[in-house]
Amino acid sequence: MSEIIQGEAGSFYSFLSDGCKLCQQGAKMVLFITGICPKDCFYCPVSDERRTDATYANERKVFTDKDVLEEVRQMDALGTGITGGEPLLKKNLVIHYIKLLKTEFGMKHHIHMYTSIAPDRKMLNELAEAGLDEIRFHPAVELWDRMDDTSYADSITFAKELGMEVGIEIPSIKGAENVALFAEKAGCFLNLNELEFSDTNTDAMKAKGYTLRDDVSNAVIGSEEYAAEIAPACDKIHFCSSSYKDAVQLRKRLIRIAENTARPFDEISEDGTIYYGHIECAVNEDIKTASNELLQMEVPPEMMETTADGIDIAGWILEEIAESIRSPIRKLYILERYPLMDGLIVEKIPL
Ligand SMILES: C[S@@+](CC[C@H](N)C(=O)[O-])C[C@H]1O[C@@H](n2cnc3c(N)ncnc32)[C@H](O)[C@@H]1O
Ligand code: SF4
Repeated sequence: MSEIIQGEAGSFYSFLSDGCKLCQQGAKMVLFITGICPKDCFYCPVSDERRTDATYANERKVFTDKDVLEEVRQMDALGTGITGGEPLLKKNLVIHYIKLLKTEFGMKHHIHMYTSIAPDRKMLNELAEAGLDEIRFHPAVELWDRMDDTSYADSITFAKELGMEVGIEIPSIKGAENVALFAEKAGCFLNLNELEFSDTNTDAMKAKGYTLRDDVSNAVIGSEEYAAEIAPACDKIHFCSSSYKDAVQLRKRLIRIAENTARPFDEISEDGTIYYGHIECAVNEDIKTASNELLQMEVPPEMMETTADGIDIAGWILEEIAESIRSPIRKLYILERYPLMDGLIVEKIPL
């Protein structure tokens, strides 16, 4: 049995796929192909808003290839995770995006994909030829106690023969012990996700007797302990905790985006949000006047930027010169904002 290593925020592993390693750095873009899925997992976390046939790159709804490429560049992604719904309902679109990403960012741009179906050799061959590096199967819970009788064993063998890294990824709940034995026999890795409540699965999860671990997380009581119990059955195992996903991955992705998009005067916080000062001008003509005043005070031009309603400026400079620039038609703030396009303002502190 391989050694189990304790990761951050309750996660643990004896094996991490390349896809997981990049995800842990916050360096994977999430490409959500379609929200449509033929399965009906009681724990399905896909939101009502996403259950349509639309594609998203991270949080951005995409309409063109350019939108997808922009999102990769914005976070300087080193790879992409293809998900859904069931991405293979749109097999041609999946192949199109794999080829696009590999052409644009090189073969080193790592691509993994989740699927709940067991594709045949022909489909796997098309995916491998397009450049798919890693595939993670998610069999329906009803099949977990008879995995040997399903077509997943063949899909796993074919995918391995085609040179892909192959795994199974399921939530950590009762029955997963059978899948751990199957993964071990099939020679693939097993990712167990800590079971989480979401807006769309609450009723079904409560009906099955699952309860929240505490009021600060969405994780279910017992899911983590259960993963620890079955870990010895499988040589290549990874338990991904709910708080790891929220606290670590998301924060690292935000920091990555912030570092890649911050203006010279934006300060990046430990949470990946950005801080800067803002002079809000009630009268449009005052923006020019305020800008001239700042230049006269020898504020370097790269330390400020005019916006639709005023001027963004380094927070520390605005704090220093607040009294000199203050006027009845101006409001001065320090803003904290998510580093995303039109990022949400987290806090607006008046000066
Ligand atoms: C959300 S699915 C998306 C891709 C695809 N629909 C699938 O199911 O494989 C990706 C992974 O999330 C995990 N998952 C699904 N529901 C979950 C839940 N409520 N809590 C934690 N993990 C969950 C499963 O292990 C699944 O492999
Ligand atoms: S396979 Fe994935 S998207 Fe489909 S119902 Fe299950 S969890 Fe939801």
